[in-house]
Formats: sequence, structure tokens, C-alpha cells
Amino acid sequence: MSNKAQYISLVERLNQLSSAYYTQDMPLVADQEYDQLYQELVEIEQQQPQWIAPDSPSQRVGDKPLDGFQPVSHLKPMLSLNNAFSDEELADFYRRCSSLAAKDELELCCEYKLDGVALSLVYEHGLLVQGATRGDGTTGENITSNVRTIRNIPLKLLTNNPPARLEVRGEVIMPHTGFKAFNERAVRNNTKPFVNPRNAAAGSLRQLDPAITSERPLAFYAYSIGDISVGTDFTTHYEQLEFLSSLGLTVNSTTRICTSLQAAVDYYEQTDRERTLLAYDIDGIVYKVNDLALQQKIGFVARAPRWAVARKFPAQEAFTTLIDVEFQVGRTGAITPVARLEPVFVGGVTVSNATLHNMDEISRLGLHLGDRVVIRRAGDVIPQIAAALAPEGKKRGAIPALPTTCPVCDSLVERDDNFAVARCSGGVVCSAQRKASLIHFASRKAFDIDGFGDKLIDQLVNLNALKGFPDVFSLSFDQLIALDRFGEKSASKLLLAIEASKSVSLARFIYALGIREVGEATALELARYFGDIHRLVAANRETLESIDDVGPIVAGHILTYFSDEKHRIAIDQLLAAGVEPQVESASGVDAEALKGLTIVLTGSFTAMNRNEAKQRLQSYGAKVAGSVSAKTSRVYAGPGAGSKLAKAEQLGVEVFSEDDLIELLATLDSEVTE
Ligand SMILES: NC(=O)c1ccc[n+]([C@@H]2O[C@H](COP(=O)([O-])OP(=O)(O)OC[C@H]3O[C@@H](n4cnc5c(N)ncnc54)[C@H](O)[C@@H]3O)[C@@H](O)[C@H]2O)c1
Ligand SMILES: [Zn+2]
Repeated sequence: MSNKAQYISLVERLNQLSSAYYTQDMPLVADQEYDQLYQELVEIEQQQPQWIAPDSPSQRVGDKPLDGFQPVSHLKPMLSLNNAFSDEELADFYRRCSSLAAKDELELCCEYKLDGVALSLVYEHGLLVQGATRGDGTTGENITSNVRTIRNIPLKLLTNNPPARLEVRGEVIMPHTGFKAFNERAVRNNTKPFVNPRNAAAGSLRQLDPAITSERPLAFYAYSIGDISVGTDFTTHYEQLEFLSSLGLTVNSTTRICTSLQAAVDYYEQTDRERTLLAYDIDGIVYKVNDLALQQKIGFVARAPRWAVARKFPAQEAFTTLIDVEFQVGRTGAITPVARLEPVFVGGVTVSNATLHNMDEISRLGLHLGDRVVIRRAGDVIPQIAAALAPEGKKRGAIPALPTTCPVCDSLVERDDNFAVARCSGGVVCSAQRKASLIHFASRKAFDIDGFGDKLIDQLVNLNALKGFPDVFSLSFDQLIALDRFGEKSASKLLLAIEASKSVSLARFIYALGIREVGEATALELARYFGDIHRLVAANRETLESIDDVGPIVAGHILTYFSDEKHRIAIDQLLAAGVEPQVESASGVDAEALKGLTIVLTGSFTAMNRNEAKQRLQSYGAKVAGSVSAKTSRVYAGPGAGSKLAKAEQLGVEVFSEDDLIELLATLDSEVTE
């Protein structure tokens, strides 16, 4: 239970925060924190109504207008909205409204709660004559010249028969792309970035120089009629929105009418799932009783209508402190800066790290150690630092610098030609690179070795028991059970999984090598094309670039990889250890049709290239060998066949033509499709 002095200081703190938020457009704390304090205030005021201070934020909307603008008195007060933070609170709202309206079922107009700034527009005889902020709800700021620069606000309404006077209310927002671009520019020009798009919109709208506003990417969405001189034959709020739209004002097309509480909840949930895909921020759904007569009946409370409520989404944004920036070394040596943060709860999880991607990101954000940072975690997306600000009342720390040597192996750090990526030059010497490559090698989309996870790899690399990929296949039972928390059962299980992984597909094998920019799809493409790892190793640039998925850059990475003798030796060792990359059969193919046959192809084929022929034969289960021996079942020879043909005749192996081969494949293909 609080005493009156505590109550007064709570009012003062909230007013200080409101002034920073509304007047300076530079919040000191996250909305979530403000909302919590506000909630405390409301609870105290409910218990001690005699304490309520006239300047309590519960008694007014927003904050005092800025001095630089002419004051505007609103004809009807511009109110705020009451919040609902849970489904129960929404249900309470619904119940309260239906009881006040004396109706069981209510029609609700459901609208996105755009996270921007409220704006009032006055049109006289169809011409825009005034734009004003909400201010404290009674008195706003005249920002007409700024408003005129917003592209989607019509200066003249699209009608031959405009009302003598119309006041439109809506929200001005700044879309994500514009916000990002704006902050990047601010950092470059050494001016203050904005914390989020809402504050950017508010700050942009209240520039004393309209030329500045005109450069900011702002948009306006109308959400209600404040006042209208004629034509008040509307019966619902939704009809009013349609009317505004017909006049050329932008009305959000996502607005829905819900006829039950359940439908309203469903709309909220669906929007919450999809909101990360929107081009702008929304912070909730606004539910409005649709029937205007019922709105009248339900009425208002001090600072908000009683017939509307804002059901808030969980916060996606929080403020915290940047403690340090550390550098992680990835599998190709790429060095990634990672922010260590004062732990903060955002988007349903506690966040204590955030990737910074690369050094450019640090300069783009203008990040300094010890900064106050805004963390965004939208949906399942990994947490990001959205903005960085100087800490309150303290000098800014140092700008994190790229280390000159690898934090793990001390090798020199090199930067790519275009300076976008920094890399440890240590290669396999670097245990961080080795660990990361092995994690990738054993991962689900590569060798898929169950139980071969990060912690195990960490231990084995530290013990020097895993110096490269081939060592995976020489791990012993004794070696494994000697490890931390490794029993006999898990050791046997792991060895079985390693054994099973030897029949990995060629595509996964190639992917597992971790060649730069060779992802799953490219690996599959390479496997299909070459059908054999040795052929890939030997491929030249021309052949590589002739493959669909492979451009000059990827071809370069592949060539560099295989030009390294260490890599070629490792591949030979893998094969020697019993790894047998399998060539995938095309889908629907009978992989057994040619099982047991060993085929040799020789000469040049005209209708298909030899490699394609080889892959197709393999997909039907045939073994395709490079030379003729006593084990050869048959030979297909094209024109120009030489020594192999002679050898076959000598050994009495049956020889067929290219046409025979085409016929065979055609028959097999047709059997599959039937
Ligand atoms: N971080 C801070 O220090 C700090 C300080 C003060 C206030 N705040 C934040 O400001 C908010 C309270 O401010 P508020 O009183 O402006 O309320 P609000 O922004 O939560 O809700 C009211 C506003 O919603 C807007 N809105 C958007 N879409 C709408 C729609 N479809 N229909 C109707 N209105 C719509 C209108 O502009 C309206 O004025 C809280 O979220 C609070 O966290 C934060
Ligand atoms: Zn290193």
C-alpha cells in the first residue's frame, strides 16, 4: 500500500516520462515500463480517489503542446484509448458495453492500432485548411504546413458536393523502410537517431521547417470523423470509414466487422501472427462499438471513450544497456560481432545477446559501448538492436573495433575485397573454425549424425581428437566413454549413428564440406550434375559455370576449396574410411531395375552427354565403372570408342550402341510412369 507522498512522486515520474515522450519525441524508458507504472497509478487512484492530482496522467491526454506552433483548440476533445492487456480484459470490455447498450450481441469494428501520432485534419468546402496534433487533447499544435507535405493526404476532397466542414482524425506513421533509412542518415550526419518509427513520425511531423517534414516518408490513415457539418445520417462507424475512403482519404483496408467476442479474439490472434510482415508498426487492435447510437449511449470516461478499447500486443521492443561486443568465429572464418546485453525481457523471451552481423552494422547504428539500446524481437525473428542512444547523463563509451587478430587462434584477421566481411586467416589451425565446420558437417542437413552435437564437438576438438572431418570416422568406443557425461550406451549409439551416416547422399556430402556459398540447393545441383565426388573435385571453371545454380563467385569458391590439398586429402580419407556417397535416384524411379549390372560407357554420345547417361543408369541401380574388366556386364559405346571397346571385345563383354541405351532408358522411364 502506498502513501500519498509515493503517489505524488509516481505522478511526477510519469509526467517526466510523458514529457520526454510527447514533447521531445525521445522516450526515456520502453512503453512497457511506462504502462506498468501507469497501471500502478490507476490502481492507487481507484483505492484513494481523494488523492487524484489534477495533473495526473489519468486525467489528461498526451502532454502540453510545443511552443513553436500556434495552438489549436479542438472542437471536440481528441481522446486516448483505454487498454486491454488480456483476453479477459477484452471480455470485460465487451460485457460492460453490452450491458450499457442493453444488447447481448454487439457489432465491433476492428481496426489496426497504428503506432504513430494522432492527427486532426479540417476540410472546409472540400479544401484542407488545418492540420493539428492531439496535444493535451483540448489544445493541439497547428502543423498545417507540415501536413500539406504528406503525399497521401488530399489537399482537396474527391467530391463535387463536400460538406461545409469536415474534421477527419487519423494516424500518421513512418513505415519501417523509411525509419531505417532515416536513422542510417542520422548516424552518418552525427545527429540523433529516433528510438522507433512512432517517435520518428512524431518528431518529423513537428518540425518547424516544413521542408524537413516533406523529406520524411510519412503516411496518413484516417480512422474516424471528428466532426461533420452535414450528412450525419450515418448509422455505423464503418459507414463513416467508407465515406472517408470515398473522399480520397486512405483508410486501412484491413478493418473488419466482428459480430461476436470470439471473432474479435480470432482477429487479434491472426493479426498478431502476421504483424511482423507488415510494412509498419501496429501495437494492438482497436475495437469500437460499430453502432453510433450505441456509442452515444455507452459514453465516455475521463480521457477515453467507453465504447472503444485497444487490445495491446505483447511488446516487441525494450530498452537495455550494451555491456560489450564480442567476436565469434564461424566455419568459414567469418568474424561476427555479437552484442552482450544487460538481460531484458522482450517478445516473450529474455534476451542477453544480439548478433550485429558485421562491422557495417555497428557503424550503421552508431553503436558505442555502454549505450542505451533498443532491442526488437518481432515474432520468432532473432533479436536485433534497432537503435542506439547515448546513456542518460553519462559520456559515451568507445566504438567497438574489429580485432586485428582472431580472438580464438590469434591468426591475422583479413577483410574481403569489398571490406564487408572480416575473416580469421587461420583456416584449420583455428579451433573455432574447426568446431563450427564439424558442427555443420554432422548437422541434420549434412551427415545427420544423431547425438553428434555442439558440446561433444567442443570437447573432442579441445582434446585434439577431432582435427578434421575424417577423424569423425575413427573415433573409438574408449575415446568416447572417457568424455564428460558419456556412458557406454550413448557411446555405442553414437558409433552406430556414425556408421549409418557413411551411406550419406552425394548432395549431403558436398553440402557437409561447408564450401562457401554452397548451400543445400547448390550441393544437390552439383551432385546431380557430376554424380561423383572425384569429378566435382576435378571440374574446371567452365564446367562449373555451365551449371544452372553456379555463377562465377560460387565457381570461384568451389575451385579455391578443392585447390587446397588439405581438402582433397580429407576427401580421400573420408572415402577410405568407408564413406560412400550415394547418388540419388530421381523421384519415382525404380532404383532396383538395373541392380547388379556393371556398365561401362565409352565414346562420345550425341543425344545425351555421358555424364547424364551415367546418372540415369545409376538412378536405376546400375554401377557405372570407368574401365572394362571381367566384372563388366555390358558396354555402351558411342562413335570414336577406342581402347575400352577393344578390351570388351577381347573379354567377350556384350557391346551395345547409344541407340540401345536410349531405348533401354526410355523403356525403364515408361515402366515407372505406368
Ligand atoms: N515510453 C514512455 O516513456 C511513454 C510515455 C508516455 C506514453 N507512452 C506510451 O504512449 C501510450 C499512451 O499514449 P496515448 O494516450 O497516446 O495512447 P495510445 O497511443 O496507446 O492510444 C491512443 C491513440 O491510438 C491511436 N490510434 C491508432 N490507431 C487507431 C485507430 N484505428 N482508432 C483509434 N485510434 C487509433 C490514436 O492516435 C490515439 O490517440 C502508451 O502505449 C504508453 O506506453 C510511453
Ligand atoms: Zn581463428
